[in-house]
Amino acid sequence: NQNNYKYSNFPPGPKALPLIGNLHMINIMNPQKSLMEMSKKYGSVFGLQFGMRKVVVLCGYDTVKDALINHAEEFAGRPVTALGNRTTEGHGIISANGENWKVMRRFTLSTLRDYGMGKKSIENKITEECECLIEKCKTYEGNSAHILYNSFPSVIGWLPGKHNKIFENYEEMQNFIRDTFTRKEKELDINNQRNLVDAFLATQREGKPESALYFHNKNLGVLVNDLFAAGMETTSTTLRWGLLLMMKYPEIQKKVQNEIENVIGSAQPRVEHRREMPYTDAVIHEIQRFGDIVPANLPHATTNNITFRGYVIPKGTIVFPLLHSALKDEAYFEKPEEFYPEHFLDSDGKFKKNEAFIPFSLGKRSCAGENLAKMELFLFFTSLLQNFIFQAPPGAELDLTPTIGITSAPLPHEICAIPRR
Ligand code: HEM
Repeated sequence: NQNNYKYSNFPPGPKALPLIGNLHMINIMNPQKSLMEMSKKYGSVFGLQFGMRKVVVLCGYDTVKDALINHAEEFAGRPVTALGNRTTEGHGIISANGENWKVMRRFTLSTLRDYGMGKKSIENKITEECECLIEKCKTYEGNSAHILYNSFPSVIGWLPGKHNKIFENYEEMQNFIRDTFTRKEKELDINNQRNLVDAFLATQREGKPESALYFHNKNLGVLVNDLFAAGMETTSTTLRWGLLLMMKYPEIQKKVQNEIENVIGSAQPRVEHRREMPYTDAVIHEIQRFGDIVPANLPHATTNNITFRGYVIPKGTIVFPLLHSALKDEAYFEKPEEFYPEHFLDSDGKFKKNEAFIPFSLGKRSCAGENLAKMELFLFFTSLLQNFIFQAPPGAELDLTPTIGITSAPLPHEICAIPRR
């Protein structure tokens, strides 16, 4: 049978049940843990079945890097899913493939560079926004419905329930984006572009063949939605981890504050201060490593039939290059389960890089907002700690258990922010 032939020499894995595959073997409260345990048994490249779909999981920094760097093109796809077909329809950047993805990614990277970097004003904007952002971005509940929908679209699509709310929310967000951002054509001044939407509309008006093919309003709507989705919750969740960890480890907080005092004093924090602040830099890296906020990574898909580490993976297979397995890789980090800023410091207290630090993933699909995110994290974190001492309310328990979802957030905690000046 053709299917058996296609999957001969597929990466090994646990036996799949009819219909549900291996879904029952994933502990929904801690999916990373289930996957890491499977990798102990089946190796760093193993196969699973989610419902009717074959999935490959990549574990450990070496394997993740081998795939995303040495086989970059073959692992650079995104799965075509039933959910995606009804929402983004392959537009935008995050879930796009092929030429549309390439054009949108190129546009996004160059525009973020032009507007995000090298302009003083963005630093002031970031500092202004910091307080509101933390307040507003609370995590969503119930994140596992999409796995079920993508595994059994034909059945679940007919049932009423939470998954239908996803489509309503998506529609509402698209309407909001259209009304707020993309209906700005009248205000557009080609010679005085204010932001990414203006840059998109300007390219649309160039009238080149590419403009009509890719720079249409549907792509703009989904792209803006993608940037919201990818940029807001990630940065705020990382900062929430940061505050929780500073409350948990007051002596580390104090050391950061001493460095802020020595280097910045009461001036406005600037990105250029970072070079002189190895301890703070190490603490922010460790917050991202420990917080491990996109543990399973976003799903990738193979763009061709490939042979990887002796296994055959057919085109279109879903692949999870687990970031969790790199950020907690004991071959690269001395105390993977602990919050230990010394992971990023040498014996002289200088900042020390670690190549397995890949919270933004690697390769052609890696985070398009990495530089912006790093700038935001540094400025938010230092201005908050410059202004406040963060403490748990008396008697409160600080629990470092993460919540479950595509992003892994800290549990809600009450925070006492005591002004320092
Ligand atoms: C702490 C903050 C952030 C973290 C940890 C983070 C992490 C990630 C990760 C893990 C991916 C998936 C990479 C892959 O599939 O291999 C991703 C993709 C992406 N991120 Fe971020 N991100 C952050 C902030 C941002 C910001 C601020 C923006 C933009 C404004 C952004 C834009 C994107 C986009 C557009 C993609 C999709 C790239 C593609 O499919 O080609 N991210 N990010």
